[in-house]
Amino acid sequence: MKPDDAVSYAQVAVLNGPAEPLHYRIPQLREPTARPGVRVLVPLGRREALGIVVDTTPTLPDPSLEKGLKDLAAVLDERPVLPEDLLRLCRWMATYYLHPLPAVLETALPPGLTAKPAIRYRLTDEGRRALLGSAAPSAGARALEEALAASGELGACELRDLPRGWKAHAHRLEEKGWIRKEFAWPSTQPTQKVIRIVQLVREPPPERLTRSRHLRGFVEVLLEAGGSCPLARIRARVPNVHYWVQKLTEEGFLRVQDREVLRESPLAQEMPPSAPASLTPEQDQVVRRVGEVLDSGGFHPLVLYGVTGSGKTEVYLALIERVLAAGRTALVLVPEIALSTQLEALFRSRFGSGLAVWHSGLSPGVRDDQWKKIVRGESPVVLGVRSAVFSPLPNLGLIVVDEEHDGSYKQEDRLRYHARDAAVMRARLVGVPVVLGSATPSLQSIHNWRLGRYELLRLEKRVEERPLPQVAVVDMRRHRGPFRVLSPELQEALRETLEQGYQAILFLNRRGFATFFLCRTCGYVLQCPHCAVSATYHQSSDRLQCHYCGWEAQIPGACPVCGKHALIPFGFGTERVEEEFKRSFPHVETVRIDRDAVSRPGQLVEHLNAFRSGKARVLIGTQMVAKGHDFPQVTLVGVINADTSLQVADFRSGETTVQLLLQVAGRAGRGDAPGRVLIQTYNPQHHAIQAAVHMDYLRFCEAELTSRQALQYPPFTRLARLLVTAPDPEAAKRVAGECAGTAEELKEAFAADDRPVALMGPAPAPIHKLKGRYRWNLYIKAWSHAHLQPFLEALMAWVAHRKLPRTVHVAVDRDPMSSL
Ligand SMILES: Nc1ncnc2c1ncn2[C@@H]1O[C@H](COP(=O)(O)OP(=O)(O)OP(=O)(O)O)[C@@H](O)[C@H]1O
Ligand SMILES: [Zn+2]
Repeated sequence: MKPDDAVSYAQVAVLNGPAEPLHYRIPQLREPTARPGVRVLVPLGRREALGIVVDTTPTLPDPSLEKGLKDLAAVLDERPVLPEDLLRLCRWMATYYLHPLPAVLETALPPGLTAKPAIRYRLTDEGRRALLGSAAPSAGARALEEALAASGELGACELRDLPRGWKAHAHRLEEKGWIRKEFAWPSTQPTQKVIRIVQLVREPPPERLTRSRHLRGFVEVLLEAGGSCPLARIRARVPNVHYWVQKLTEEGFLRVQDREVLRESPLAQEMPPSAPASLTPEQDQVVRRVGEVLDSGGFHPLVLYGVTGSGKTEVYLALIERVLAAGRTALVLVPEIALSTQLEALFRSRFGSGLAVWHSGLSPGVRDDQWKKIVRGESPVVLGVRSAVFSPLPNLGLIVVDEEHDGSYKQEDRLRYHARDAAVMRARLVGVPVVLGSATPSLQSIHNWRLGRYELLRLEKRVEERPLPQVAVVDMRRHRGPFRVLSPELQEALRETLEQGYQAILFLNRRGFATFFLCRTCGYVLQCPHCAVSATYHQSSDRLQCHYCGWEAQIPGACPVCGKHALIPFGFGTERVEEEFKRSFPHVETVRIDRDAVSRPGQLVEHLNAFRSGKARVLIGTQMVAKGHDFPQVTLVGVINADTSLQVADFRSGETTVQLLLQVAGRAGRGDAPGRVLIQTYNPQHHAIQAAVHMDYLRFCEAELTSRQALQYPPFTRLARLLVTAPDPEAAKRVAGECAGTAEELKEAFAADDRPVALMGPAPAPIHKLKGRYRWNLYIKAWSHAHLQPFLEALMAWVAHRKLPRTVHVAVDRDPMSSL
């Protein structure tokens, strides 16, 4: 029976169900208890759905709910898959990002845990005896018993389409302990791996051992292994092993146990353990300070502002050691899978199997198992990308967000959350410190520091007195033709670097060969038919590709508009950079890292290793190579076109440009030889470019914050974007207009209440068509969260009430990072 008789009702967030949790009665069953965070099956209409218990209560909040209340159909977990602090985080996210709680929970859980299992029934021994000759009370009950009987000695049966009454009967049988429910997961659920361990309980008497050579062999293997080992190991040396296992078990000499083997990241190999570096005085000071914060306990946000190559990673590792020594766990977020794979080896060498990793490159099965490992407390350290913020670490002691400024932390579809902000909120909910590390902290974090909300810690020097690289600008307005890709200055620098035996990185934040195809006669630019963007030409496949939806096609022979044979490629991406480089340096081995060149994580590791080992001398890549990487032999970084991110019409384009440039520049000179950086640009005087040249990030931040304040942009205001999309352009426009009308009325009401809110738009989004849907933006600005939250809630309540056509979507993008 239930251990806690007071709990009788469960509030369940039903996956793919309504946005609000539903109430269910907790039946008195011999099965796992329904408590917050466990998965359940619930009746919903005529189907059975998977849900997560978000709360349990002894009474209903409103007694009138009792009528029509249904029972939970089954409780699926012995212990919560979502611990309490994560549930609270998910609730906060549902509110803050105005997203249905079930959808938030689905984002938080690994794919395998949100699949719905089928229920099977298995007769117990007692049930088998008792059911013989029983008089079933109804047709349904009879059918049930017949089906059970037909399921055979070991079989379990899945029941469907039985006459009415069978369910109630199954209930009764279950309460009596005559049948047991089992769950069969869909076949997509990767099968679990189990190894059989045999353990010697006591040694068989010596005279028996001398009698049988096989038995002796059997026992010897076990003794060599210290008393227990996997059965497979004995099987390799002793014939007829099953006979011995059965016999010895029966006689009480042996115990057999099945142990579940959790699947690991493909990179998880035994790494030779590595000792921590002895910290530099600066690092030591930071570790001490955070140590004090850890000791005094409680929520405490810190910004670790350390220049590139200052050894922030070593600081994180030292802090994690402290946290582990105190018996607690640590979560480390990185923005990209490329970084996670680089750090994985280092982390593994420090924490061994105590490390769990989390990123999209892992198969669903591995992710399920990493999750289990974390939930069970077997992995006190988690390293992962964005969604690792949901790692169910028990007893969390510290959160680290590396490269906290990075835009990849923001998810740009469905639940549009920012993992750094979610991490800060989680630290707050749990009451632990959070360290936001970066060589270029976000303006928001700098702002929070200036307001005294965050503590700032600095690492101003690179380790081992290494100098920061020298940065110079190449004014591309002077160059024509092929020099537009690799200027003579950059070619010369490459030549010098390679002659000296060092390595170089060429960075361009665009993949493909040509960024667009233009008709020289009529000016038409070939576009993706589903998105309002130009199609990129990829030479390797000799095809056009849309970088937004994946559409691909052959290049038409003639212009689809004027029919002339005058289509020519324009603009360039990494593929073209590689080709130009090969033209000038035909014998130098290169490796390219972008989403085309590395489609699987294994490839990414191969390419990174090819460069790290020195086999490849030049690395050409997109932002995947820009941050975090530590290649000591790189002394030259060439930025092919610094202007790509300046051209984006967004108030953050200056900030992101400086960050990107300083980050990629920071890859140079991390070893014994000093580094240098050449930035090719058509805007040499732009303040963002100048800030990168002078490596003066804080001064840039001061200037940028002053201008943001003047223009009343974030972080001085709170911004949200309402994104209306529909396959029909008119419908998108109309609904955007209606939303704006309602927002206008709300704004009046809020103003009367002294809660000012400003509206901008509606306007077609910069990419006004994406994946076949037309898009409109409406921006909402407020001067405080306390004003913006109720405004958005009221607006979305209106949207929900309005019952839009199914094809029209209205999404809220809170703290938008992209205006596209
Ligand atoms: N105390 C130390 N003694 C010697 N070497 C160190 C020490 N700390 C770090 N290093 C080395 O310095 C290099 C740079 O460190 P790391 O990659 O952590 O820099 P970072 O601050 O994360 O830079 P970025 O912001 O560019 O990622 C690494 O090769 C690391 O092994
Ligand atoms: Zn497209």
